[in-house]
Amino acid sequence: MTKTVIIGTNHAGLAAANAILDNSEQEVVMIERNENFSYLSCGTALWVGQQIDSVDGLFYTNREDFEAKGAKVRTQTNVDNIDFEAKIVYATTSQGENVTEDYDKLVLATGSIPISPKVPGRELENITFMKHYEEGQKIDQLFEHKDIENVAVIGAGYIGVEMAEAAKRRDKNVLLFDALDRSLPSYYDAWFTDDMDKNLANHGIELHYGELVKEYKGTNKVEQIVTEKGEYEVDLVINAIGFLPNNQLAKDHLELFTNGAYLVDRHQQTSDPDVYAVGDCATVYSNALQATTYIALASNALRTGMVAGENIVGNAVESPGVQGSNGISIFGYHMVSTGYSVESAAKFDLNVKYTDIEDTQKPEFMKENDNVKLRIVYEATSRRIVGAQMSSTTSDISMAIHMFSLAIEHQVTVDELGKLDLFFLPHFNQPYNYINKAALAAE
Ligand SMILES: Cc1cc2nc3c(=O)[nH]c(=O)nc-3n(C[C@H](O)[C@H](O)[C@H](O)COP(=O)(O)OP(=O)(O)OC[C@H]3O[C@@H](n4cnc5c(N)ncnc54)[C@H](O)[C@@H]3O)c2cc1C
Ligand SMILES: NC(=O)C1=CN([C@@H]2O[C@H](COP(=O)(O)OP(=O)(O)OC[C@H]3O[C@@H](n4cnc5c(N)ncnc54)[C@H](O)[C@@H]3O)[C@@H](O)[C@H]2O)C=CC1
Repeated sequence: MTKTVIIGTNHAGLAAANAILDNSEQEVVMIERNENFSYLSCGTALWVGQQIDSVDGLFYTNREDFEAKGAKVRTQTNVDNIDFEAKIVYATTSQGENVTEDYDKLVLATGSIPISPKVPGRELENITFMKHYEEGQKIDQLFEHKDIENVAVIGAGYIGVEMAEAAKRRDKNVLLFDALDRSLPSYYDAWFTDDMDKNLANHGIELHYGELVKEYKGTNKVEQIVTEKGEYEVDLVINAIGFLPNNQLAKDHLELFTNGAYLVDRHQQTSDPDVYAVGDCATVYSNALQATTYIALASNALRTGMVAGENIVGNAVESPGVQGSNGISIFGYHMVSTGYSVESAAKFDLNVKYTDIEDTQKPEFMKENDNVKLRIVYEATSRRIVGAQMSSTTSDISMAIHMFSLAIEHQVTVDELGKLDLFFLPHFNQPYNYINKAALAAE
């Protein structure tokens, strides 16, 4: 019987385990260095910002669920080394016991590691990342302290903006830094982030964009941060300047992508046919780019885990690829995007055009109504859609971005959306939907 060892049991590893256990009688061993698994870090800001009552709901499964399906689960066990020739995994438990597991198939689901700004003073206390549950706990506890008044968040990407909101909701003075000149620069064009930045500033968050941190100062705990533009008193620093794939175990054995992620095909198979890689440690196939790339998202982790698991049990399933669809909701202002923005498309040498619309969600006669902004990004020559961004105070826009995700996957052109059948009911939208209108206006 095939024996699969899965290293890392967060979203990607769990999805792979489920796919194998639900579709076969195969032997599965799951190895995880943490005590808990399935932590939805996506809910951290809601938890520490006290928008939800408890952290408990952020764990969606536990070891017993997998043991009940027949898996052997080893938590608090760190994999130190893999012998890819002999097909043996070497690990150490938190008690210092050495354990080995042989395998027929191996799934690497070791995720990602937050990038550390390489500046002096980074070892001081009260400087943290926000990735694991334990870091969320630490931040939550520090927010309770009255003497933690000034919180600096470094990086105005997804984690940074969400944590800035959470800190503000806990009545802290919040300073948000980014090397670039606006928030969320990887996901949205300035037409959208200008509104988000106004939203953040209106809620009292101090924005320090285009400002690189040069040093953290303090005796034991961090007390100041120094940038090229000034020096600021801080009691807590949250670093959120992006992730790198965690490739420690197999970087010398497997083919890697430019950023170090394990290079996989559309079966999630690496350059070693018995080794699969899933989630944040692996590449994905981008339908917008029509090429392999790297996008760290829980949604990608789940899907890539499923694909690997199904292939291991013998169903030759191909990944449909991804669009990197994502969303953010800050102080009631929602933004969603899929594929590439105009600015990010340029970085990947995609020659694009775009069409914009700003409209109300529903007909003007409706009493409750919201403004909606939409940008559709399409390839200049083929006119296939390669991205869309939307923002509004209504969360109703989220379903529209799913449609754009499908459109990108299936290479729909912008012109095909002009007369697309989108239903009309005043409670939801206008007789001629803003998606149709934007598409018809495309040059
Ligand atoms: C604060 C925050 C908010 C986020 N919000 C969203 C969101 O809203 N939407 C979204 O789609 N994504 C979000 N993400 C990204 C998402 O959490 C990641 O893409 C996702 O966790 C990737 O899952 P993974 O299983 O591939 O890797 P990880 O979650 O990184 O898990 C890897 C696991 O491998 C284990 N491991 C690593 N090395 C070893 C070893 N040598 N031995 C044993 N175990 C090992 C680790 O302990 C870990 O449990 C967020 C991330 C953060 C930090
Ligand atoms: N809602 C969602 O879908 C969420 C997704 N995630 C995912 O988790 C991953 C990690 O998130 P983030 O860490 O927020 O990464 P990110 O890539 O979203 O943002 C990093 C930010 O840091 C900035 N930066 C880089 N180096 C810097 C430096 N030296 N000094 C100051 N700023 C610097 C960048 O300009 C960028 O704005 C991402 O892949 C993200 O998509 C995280 C949270 C929520």
